[in-house]
Amino acid sequence: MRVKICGLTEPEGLRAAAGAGAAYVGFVFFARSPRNVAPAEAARLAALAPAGLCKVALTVDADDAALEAILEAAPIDMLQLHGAETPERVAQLRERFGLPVMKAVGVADEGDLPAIAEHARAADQLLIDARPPRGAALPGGNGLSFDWRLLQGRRWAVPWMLAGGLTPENVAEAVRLTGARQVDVSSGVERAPGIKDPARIAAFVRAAAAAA
Ligand SMILES: O=C(O)c1ccccc1NCC(=O)[C@H](O)[C@H](O)COP(=O)(O)O
Repeated sequence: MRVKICGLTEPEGLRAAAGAGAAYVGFVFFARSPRNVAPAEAARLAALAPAGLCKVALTVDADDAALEAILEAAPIDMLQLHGAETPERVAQLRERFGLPVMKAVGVADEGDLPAIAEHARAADQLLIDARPPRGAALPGGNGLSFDWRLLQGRRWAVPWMLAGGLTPENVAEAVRLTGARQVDVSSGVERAPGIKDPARIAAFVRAAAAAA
């Protein structure tokens, strides 16, 4: 089981994720998010990460200049695209920046599933998240889940990660129903928007590992 703790904004959260055994940490570069960090802040946090911890930059329909600014400032290992990026844009960014790309795909019902397979043709990994309802404050990180049974028995050509409304309390059930081998959490391990709770991070990683 590989766990991603997303939306880190301060050293305590980063150290808690690393100490608990997370495989990935995510930094959000999206101005409207309570988890938004500037590239220089991400660089300071990334410097605290032990070797082997994958540092992910989460962006939303970012242009090349914004991505360049992030990658020049911070030692990022993977891009997470959380907007309406097409498979063609994913392929272009992989080529241009030479980093693995994880494409987020939103799921609310069965009609959303074909997009997962389409993105699997271009991305290195998929993040299968809850599709935010119209008018949601953010494209992700809303603490919303979806019907996990939609993923039952399905396989894709690249590794995938389950996200959306996961918590220490429900992650075991989500893993049982979907067969996920990677899980991502943000608001479910926070004590306030943008501020992670070290005890909840540890409980989440423990529960996910025990469910595998
Ligand atoms: O977390 C944010 O603020 C955010 C902002 C804009 C786009 C995506 C965002 N988060 C995406 C994530 O990777 C979250 O970890 C994922 O959606 C799950 O979030 P949660 O339901 O809060 O665990």
